[in-house]
Amino acid sequence: MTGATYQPSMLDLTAAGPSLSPLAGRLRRHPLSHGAWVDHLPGWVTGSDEVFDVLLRDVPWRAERRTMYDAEVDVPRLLCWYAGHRPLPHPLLSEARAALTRHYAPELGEPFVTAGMCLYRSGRDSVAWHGDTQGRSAHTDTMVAIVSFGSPRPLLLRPRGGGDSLRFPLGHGDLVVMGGSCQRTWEHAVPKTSRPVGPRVSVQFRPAGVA
Ligand SMILES: O=C(O)CCC(=O)C(=O)O
Ligand SMILES: [Fe+2]
Repeated sequence: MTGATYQPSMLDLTAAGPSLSPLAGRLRRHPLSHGAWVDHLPGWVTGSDEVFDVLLRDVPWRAERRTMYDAEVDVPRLLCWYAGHRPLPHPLLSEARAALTRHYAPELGEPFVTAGMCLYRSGRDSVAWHGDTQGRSAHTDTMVAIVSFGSPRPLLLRPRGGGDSLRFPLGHGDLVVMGGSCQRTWEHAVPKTSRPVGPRVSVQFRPAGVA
């Protein structure tokens, strides 16, 4: 190959890989009560198949057990936590984190740092009603940005004091951002379903000290 000049081929052009669309002007904000809000952008990532395949294959997914009233039970999803210094499994995810940090900088005032990942293997996997209230999110406004890959599942939100729940469909390549007081004044869940659904991976970006 010495002396050969590099010529892009058709193959290179079609193998451009996954990409992100712009955020500005395309995110739709849903103001909720008590200073909470949700931003939603379906189809943020294009070419998500490749990212999804890499996530399924390369993330060291772990089953966890949790104590619930005296009994040890399986957490109904697989998990993996990426601290800020740990390389993410696909470069698109690093791009996504940087794009979110740039877009939200004026409002958030700090970068998105960690990436929590969940694998819902089927409709039997779920996350129960909760707020991400470990750390600073227990008492201050913050943001949690979720990028979803694979089979669509709905993210439900309801106010802590009681009230109707909202439903955001999260499909392949979609973005949802929970902001303001959302983690402490509202709860969110991904319910089980008896419908036949394939696997879904959720990637949650959070600022340092928020979980
Ligand atoms: O599946 C999701 O996108 C939500 C996950 C979630 O709420 C969490 O891990 O705190
Ligand atoms: Fe959560």
